[in-house]
Amino acid sequence: MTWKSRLPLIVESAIPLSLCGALTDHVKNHTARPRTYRGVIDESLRKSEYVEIPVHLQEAVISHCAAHIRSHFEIAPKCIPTQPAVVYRYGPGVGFVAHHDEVTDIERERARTNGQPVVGGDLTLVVCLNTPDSYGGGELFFENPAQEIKPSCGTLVAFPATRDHIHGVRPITRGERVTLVVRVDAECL
Ligand SMILES: O=C(O)CCC(=O)C(=O)O
Ligand SMILES: [Fe+2]
Repeated sequence: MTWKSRLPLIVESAIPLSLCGALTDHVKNHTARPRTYRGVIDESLRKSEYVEIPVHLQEAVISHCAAHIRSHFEIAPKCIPTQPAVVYRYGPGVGFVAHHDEVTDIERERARTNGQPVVGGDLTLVVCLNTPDSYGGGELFFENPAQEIKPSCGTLVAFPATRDHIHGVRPITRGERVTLVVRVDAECL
């Protein structure tokens, strides 16, 4: 079994609250922009805004997650410095439909003109930045095997960015859901 067929890794309190706070502060001081799905803004498929995160905060997050990732996936996470981590803010409405995180050619092509970052890489790290009681709905779901999670602030959820790992975000019914998404490459140990 290769590392890419492993189940998602879930680690509570992987990120210290102080780092969650630094990320949240960054977001508060920057204008959020609507996020695309397959290169197009379509709120019936994905309703979230994003803010790009500076590389030093991205590296801090990766260093807190590295040991967990090594032991679960048996690979080392490698920062992709040219590619910004993003914080997503989801308000009430459609969350994010079921999808996979493998970058497609159509997304790459549309990114040449839509001003949006292409978020590629081998492994997706999702870190929850607010508490689950601050929003209704918004569960992160996986399809195979079926799993629905609503993690606490500072929890890491990591999974391979392949077509097999179909996932999405249930519609937010109240409040705001805030997550950080960092993509890393995998280095063999
Ligand atoms: O916000 C989340 O929990 C997941 C986001 C996601 O699936 C993605 O950016 O590809
Ligand atoms: Fe995704």
